[in-house]
Amino acid sequence: MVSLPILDLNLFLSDSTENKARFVNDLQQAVLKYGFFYLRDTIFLSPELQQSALTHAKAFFALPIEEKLKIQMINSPHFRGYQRMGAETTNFKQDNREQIDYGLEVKAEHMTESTPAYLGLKGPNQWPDIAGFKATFSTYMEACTDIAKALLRAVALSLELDEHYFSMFEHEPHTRMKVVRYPPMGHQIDQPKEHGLGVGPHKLKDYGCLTILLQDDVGGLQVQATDGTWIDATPIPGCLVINIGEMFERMTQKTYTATVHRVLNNTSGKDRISLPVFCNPNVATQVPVLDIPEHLLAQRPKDVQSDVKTEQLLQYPVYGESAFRGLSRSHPMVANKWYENRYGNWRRRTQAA
Ligand SMILES: O=C(O)CCC(=O)C(=O)O
Ligand SMILES: [Fe+2]
Repeated sequence: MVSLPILDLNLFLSDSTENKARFVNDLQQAVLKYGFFYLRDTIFLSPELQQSALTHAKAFFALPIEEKLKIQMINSPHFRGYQRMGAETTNFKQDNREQIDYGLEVKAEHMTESTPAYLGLKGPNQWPDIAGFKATFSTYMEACTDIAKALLRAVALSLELDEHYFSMFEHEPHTRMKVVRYPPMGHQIDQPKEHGLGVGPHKLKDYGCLTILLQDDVGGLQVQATDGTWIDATPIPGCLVINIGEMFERMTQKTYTATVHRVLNNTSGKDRISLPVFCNPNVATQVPVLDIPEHLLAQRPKDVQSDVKTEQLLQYPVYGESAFRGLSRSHPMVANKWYENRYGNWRRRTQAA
């Protein structure tokens, strides 16, 4: 059975030039072939922080629904907060998961009619009344942002760019995360929704640079291989799962592509908890189209069989445009409450819907 490659971040961070080069080469091949890999990290995200994040997530999902709804996403023009089972859609179908969305907190912009809607993504989070919750997930997002910085140095080298090329993405990055619960199939309350999946086949939810995912031991994430078959991203203790976001498709002229993935609701009878962190640049970033060496262009994935059609792709020249459109498709009620779409352009509403 095919499984995704495992990379060890310690090799890249070591003093050995050989180890670093090996990591960069392995990363390049993993990204070209799968767009996904496992990452062993023992520096940025301690096992204690991982455990604490999973424990706090479970504590939140155990709350009564009225408590959870106090922080629901519809309250937030920044698309942050709780979404109950079935509230999020993928490709216009309801997902069978509940979740809270967070982002690194930066000051909200003063929005006027002429401000691009994506600046409205900046702002505060909504936190539940659980001791240590805010501190845990704030630290967690910072730690993943540091992993992304290290990985982007390796990605730059793998594209034969200066190692620090992507440091231009480090100013007020639009890092976002989800705290997710997938119910098992057949649960009395949580019946599977239309497509019968935890989250349907997609890549446009991963519209930025990299996604860094911690999952518990239940499993359910699947990655679509170029021949259209599904590879299980089975949980491996001590490993995160990394995937390349859509922004890289534009930057690399589709040399590094975002791979379609989905989550099955499992039959083990157990909930699955996952914590995907979406590592992105500042919302106002102009996305560069890079010069890619010929030998890499020649290795672009060909004849890809995919459950996601190309017209769904979000690859705008300004990163924030892709992010806003991705979020407004996943959360149409939130978008329509706070923003209006005028001839294809979203603008903040002057009056609440
Ligand atoms: O929960 C997972 O394993 C993956 C979630 C995911 O792909 C997403 O939210 O974009
Ligand atoms: Fe995803």
